[in-house]
Amino acid sequence: MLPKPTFERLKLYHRLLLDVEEEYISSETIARLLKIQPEQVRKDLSYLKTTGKPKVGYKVEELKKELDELFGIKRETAVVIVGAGRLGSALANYQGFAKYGIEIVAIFDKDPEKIGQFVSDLVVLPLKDLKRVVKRFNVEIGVICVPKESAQEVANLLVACGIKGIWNFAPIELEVPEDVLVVNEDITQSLLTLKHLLNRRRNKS
Ligand SMILES: NC(=O)c1ccc[n+]([C@@H]2O[C@H](COP(=O)([O-])OP(=O)(O)OC[C@H]3O[C@@H](n4cnc5c(N)ncnc54)[C@H](O)[C@@H]3O)[C@@H](O)[C@H]2O)c1
Repeated sequence: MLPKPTFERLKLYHRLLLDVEEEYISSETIARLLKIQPEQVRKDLSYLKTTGKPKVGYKVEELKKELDELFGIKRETAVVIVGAGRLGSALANYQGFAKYGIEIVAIFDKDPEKIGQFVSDLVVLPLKDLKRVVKRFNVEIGVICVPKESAQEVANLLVACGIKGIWNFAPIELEVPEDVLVVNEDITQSLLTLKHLLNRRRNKS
């Protein structure tokens, strides 16, 4: 079992490797680019099967392949978004998910004015189509981009349609059955952390 901090850093290495075109990369280079210690990089990578060559480093393709497998990236994961407002539309327009094997297959809304409109290359669908789409595309993840007052109702609907993973942007704790995983995304909290750290630094100087 990988320690959680190692798992988190492996995600950073994976993201970094997406942009590397050289055949080999050393632990020193990874460490320098991510501003961590080379020993830490070597320790993290020692959990993998890929081994580095002295003075040359790790074969980038091998490392990428192993990390792809670790994160299940080669397996396409179908995702639906519920809520075609500002945030839902921004996520649907983001092209960066594809390289992680994530495909947004549909976006839903309850507003009749939005249904039938295009968001990126997806037509906004009514909620009555959710079950059919989840089944047809074998959708695993639902993204909640509705106001917090509607989020639980939408979560219930996603669960009833067979969704096992929810990425929740609404600022509310959702109640879901045990076999459903929820990851809450709170952008404001991250910004508050940054604000707090800046304040602390200011107060010290
Ligand atoms: N906009 C941001 O940058 C941002 C950042 C962090 C978190 N959030 C959170 O994300 C959520 C969405 O924010 P937004 O700014 O995109 O809101 P928005 O008002 O622009 O869009 C919400 C959409 O949800 C739809 N909707 C409402 N109830 C629904 C239901 N029961 N079923 C289906 N669709 C429904 C609305 O018709 C609307 O299109 C909110 O909970 C908000 O707090 C937003």
